[in-house]
Amino acid sequence: MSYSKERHIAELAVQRACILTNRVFHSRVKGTVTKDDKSPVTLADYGAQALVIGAVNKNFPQDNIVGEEDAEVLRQKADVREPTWQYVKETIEQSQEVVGEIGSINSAEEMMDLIDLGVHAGGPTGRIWALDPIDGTKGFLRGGQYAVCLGLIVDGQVTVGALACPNLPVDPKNPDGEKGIILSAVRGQGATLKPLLENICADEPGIPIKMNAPASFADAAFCEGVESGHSNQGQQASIAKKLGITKESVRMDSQAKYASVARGDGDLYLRLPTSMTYEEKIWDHAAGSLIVEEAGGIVSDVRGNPLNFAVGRTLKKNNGVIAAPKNLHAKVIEAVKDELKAVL
Ligand SMILES: Nc1ncnc2c1ncn2[C@@H]1O[C@H](COP(=O)(O)O)[C@@H](OP(=O)(O)O)[C@H]1O
Ligand SMILES: [Mg+2]
Ligand SMILES: [Mg+2]
Ligand SMILES: [Mg+2]
Repeated sequence: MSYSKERHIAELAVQRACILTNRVFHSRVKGTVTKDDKSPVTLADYGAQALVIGAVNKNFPQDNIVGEEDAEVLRQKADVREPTWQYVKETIEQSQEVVGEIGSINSAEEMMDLIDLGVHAGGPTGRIWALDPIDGTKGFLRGGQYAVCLGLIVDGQVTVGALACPNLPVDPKNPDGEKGIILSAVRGQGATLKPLLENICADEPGIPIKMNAPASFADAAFCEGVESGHSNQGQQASIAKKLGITKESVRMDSQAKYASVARGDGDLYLRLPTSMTYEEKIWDHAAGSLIVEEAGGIVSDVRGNPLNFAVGRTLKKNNGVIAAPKNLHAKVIEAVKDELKAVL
């Protein structure tokens, strides 16, 4: 199968969602609510989830969806529901040219029902879309990096991925220039990048991307998260030292790290667990890991095992994530195993 329709719809869906997230980003009121696990969610997360699920459901109504958010707060709190609905409505009005392809939403009720289609349990069979409507919500709130991330898992294997990164520069050599890129991939067909345009129906083909293949760690740069609670930065620094990496790490939120490594603006992504009981979520890794693999890299857990997307909503068979160029991956895993020998 070519999966060209899936890729096209996924690209349009994450692109339209970014119209909404951008608007919320530039507004004062973000409607931040703290979830049970103490993490933040905003009305942009809810709005983006409704828009993306609307697009998936219109085109692939038989498919299952694992989305990060649910509509419980919106059903209870009119002061979150109403502004979310306003943003969703305005975004649809602003993107009439793609409504034929990725659909409309006609009421706040329909918006909440769409959000709640993301409750699937995941698993080893069938077609399952994994959606992170805003990955890096903390980054989004502080004006850092964030991403809208959508992956299609077919019989347990990530097969299609689209990643929209509104705050990454189009040209990494000009970090203060134009911002916003969209990356996508189909397994076996490579990964591409294009600018995230405001005119989302101008469907230009993406440019193929390839990861760097640095000859040695002395030339390599590594990416890690901003949040010290999400990965163990102390151990990451120690591994970098063991490997002979001399460049300072680049810290950024969200799957923008996978995007940066895939496009060659960085070489390694280290995500060492802060606790061996934390289960990474499939929506935090589906799209990004496929894009890195299709750009020529290897993505694994800290033991060097492939990420297993076939066991539910989380990657419960894995701990942490390591993304690296093919020629360096085995050496990184050696250093990681040495660093973590007390817990592995
Ligand atoms: N203890 C933890 N360890 C690893 N990841 C965690 C974590 N707590 C939260 N996260 C995840 O880290 C994601 C952000 O990744 P990063 O730190 O690379 O920016 C969050 O996604 P959301 O922002 O979508 O909730 C959340 O799912
Ligand atoms: Mg979250
Ligand atoms: Mg996330
Ligand atoms: Mg999220």
